Amino acid sequence: MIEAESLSLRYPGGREALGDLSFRIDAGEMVFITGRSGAGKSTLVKLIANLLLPSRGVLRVLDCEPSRLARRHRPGLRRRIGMVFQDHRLLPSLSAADNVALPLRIQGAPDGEIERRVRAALDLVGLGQRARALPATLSGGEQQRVGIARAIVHRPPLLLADEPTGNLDPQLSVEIMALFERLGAHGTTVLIASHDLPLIRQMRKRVLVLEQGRLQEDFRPQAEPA
Ligand SMILES: Nc1ncnc2c1ncn2[C@@H]1O[C@H](COP(=O)(O)OP(=O)(O)OP(=O)(O)O)[C@@H](O)[C@H]1O
Repeated sequence: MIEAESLSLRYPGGREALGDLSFRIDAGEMVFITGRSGAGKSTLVKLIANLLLPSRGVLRVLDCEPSRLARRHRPGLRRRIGMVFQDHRLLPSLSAADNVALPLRIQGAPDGEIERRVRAALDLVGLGQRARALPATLSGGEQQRVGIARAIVHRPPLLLADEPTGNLDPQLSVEIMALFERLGAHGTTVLIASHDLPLIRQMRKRVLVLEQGRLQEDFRPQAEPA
């Protein structure tokens, strides 16, 4: 699903933000990327999202190698990746349902299918009753859930989230994580960049720890003793 071999990224004029990362993530895994501020978490997410290209090394995402992909095929790969951001980036003049519908409209899906899928995505995040609400009338957590519904409405096999609970209280953060876990159970590969260590520990999933752009640890929590 995702394979990195000696992956490195240097920003133009900057120092190396990621160096020599090698790891593999299988389909259906839920994995956290953590590390201190500046460790390279967002950079890794952007590489996997195909928003940046590696300076060295190899990255394969969904059986494609973005750096070898012709420019015209890049949007096709991006469409197979759902993205959730900390600041959810909803369009303020559109209702929750219309925000969620955007990826399907861009794909040119028929109206009936859009309506059905948008309803299913909003139900999944527990916002079926707020479909007509404008973002400004929703709480921060509800807006974040609309952002998640928008990221999954076109059923991407890969979901990337960059600090998705950064602005949420602990209870809501746990609920959002439970939602990601449910998506994982349906076969979506979920990759979450987060510095919220207590929350990550609680989830008991695989964790990639970055330190100054290097992969310092790659561990899975042990099963609870019987
Ligand atoms: N557009 C850019 N141009 C130059 N350097 C950058 C750019 N974006 C990030 N960097 C540098 O790359 C390194 C990694 O940044 P990145 O944003 O990936 O870290 P992070 O772990 O996500 O940090 P945070 O938790 O603070 O968001 C940092 O040293 C940062 O200053």
